[in-house]
Amino acid sequence: MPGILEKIAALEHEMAITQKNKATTTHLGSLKAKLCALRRELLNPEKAGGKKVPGFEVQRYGNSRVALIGFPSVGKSSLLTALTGVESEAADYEFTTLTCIPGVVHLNDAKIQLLDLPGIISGAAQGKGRGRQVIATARSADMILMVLDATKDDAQRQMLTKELEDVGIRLNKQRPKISVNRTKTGGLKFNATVPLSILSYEMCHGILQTYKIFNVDVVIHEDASIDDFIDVLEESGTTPRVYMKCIYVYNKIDMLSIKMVDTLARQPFTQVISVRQKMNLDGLLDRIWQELALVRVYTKKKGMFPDFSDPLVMTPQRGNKFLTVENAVGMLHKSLLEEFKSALVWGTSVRSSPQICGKTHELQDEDVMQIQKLTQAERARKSHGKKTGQTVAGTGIPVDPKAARDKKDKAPLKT
Ligand SMILES: Nc1nc2c(ncn2[C@@H]2O[C@H](COP(=O)(O)OP(=O)(O)OP(=O)(O)O)[C@@H](O)[C@H]2O)c(=O)[nH]1
Ligand SMILES: [K+]
Ligand SMILES: [Mg+2]
Repeated sequence: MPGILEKIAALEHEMAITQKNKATTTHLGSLKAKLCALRRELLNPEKAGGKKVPGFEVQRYGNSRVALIGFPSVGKSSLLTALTGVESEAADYEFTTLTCIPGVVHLNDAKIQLLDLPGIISGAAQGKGRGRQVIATARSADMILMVLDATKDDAQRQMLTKELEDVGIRLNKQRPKISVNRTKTGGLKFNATVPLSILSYEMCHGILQTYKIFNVDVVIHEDASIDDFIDVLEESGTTPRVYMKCIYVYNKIDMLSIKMVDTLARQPFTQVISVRQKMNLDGLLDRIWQELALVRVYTKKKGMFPDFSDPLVMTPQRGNKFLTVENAVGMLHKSLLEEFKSALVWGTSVRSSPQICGKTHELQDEDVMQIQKLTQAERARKSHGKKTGQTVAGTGIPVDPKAARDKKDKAPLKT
């Protein structure tokens, strides 16, 4: 019996020799789905018999996690040391780093955990080297810095991207706009809201058979590819797709001509640096900040200055896309939500500062928030479900006219 790796190789070979035309696309779609199933099996540690390797289980710390991924000796450890001050051994031989080394960058009041990892080589996803552990750590990150050697050719970038794609990591890409809803009966219902150039009823039918999904409503909202469709089907599987920001970091530009550096720097999501010459490290930090798009919310107590040293930091990458007042209050303390009446918000998310906001209000970076709690009587009224007159948007709680008249709360924010 051939092993999983042989089966994968055989499928990849079959796909490579199959001519790509209208008649074969459905067949190719099924092959892709099968390939995906094998990779899933390989990555599932219990089935693949994989063991946890010590030195990789690093505790999450700070507001975001950024992983350094790259081939051996591109300068990952040198970069970690330069940005965080944590000594990670750097040397001119490959595989100097064998475990995961964490460091912390303090960036605009937020703490960013940076992870230095062993170099990965082609075939990492299939378990070569420490590839599988490195990639599992990468999956846990909010962002990837793909560190590349600017003096080498660009095949490294494509190979690494493929390695990451093989384990379900999608770089700088949004989740495909496809909805798939299982039904009890009725077979496949297939609809598209835009013209499709690749996907068709037959093709999706074939792929769904591989997944043993027979009764389902599929609606396609963009001109998606076969891979996009499979990505959505894999969502409920063992390796759901993760959509992550990636910055391509070309290191060692001290070895290149200015013209070559300029060409590299013009690519999207790219930063060029030299750790050795300390070139553009600030530019890289700015870019990390920009791409993480963290939202800092400063809290203040009534009549007091806001606490500018310790903001609540919310991470859009971690799923809570809607950075609402409710999320922010929940981060302070879950029990506060019970007592929550409304929030006074100063900043760019409101028309006039301060504004009385309900739980669903979406906050923006550098907003200031002051929580107004329910009084005993209001809590009692809330639990009895009595509603009278004007309510605070999103809460269903009556606006207290006395509080609204409170001059102190309306006073501009002290700066
Ligand atoms: N010219 C030049 N060399 C650099 C630069 N940054 C790092 N190096 C050198 O590149 C070599 C490898 O650096 P490391 O930091 O060990 O690279 P790594 O990616 O961590 O390597 P592994 O842990 O083995 O995967 C060392 O000899 C560094 O001194 C740079 O900006 N320019
Ligand atoms: K090295
Ligand atoms: Mg290293």
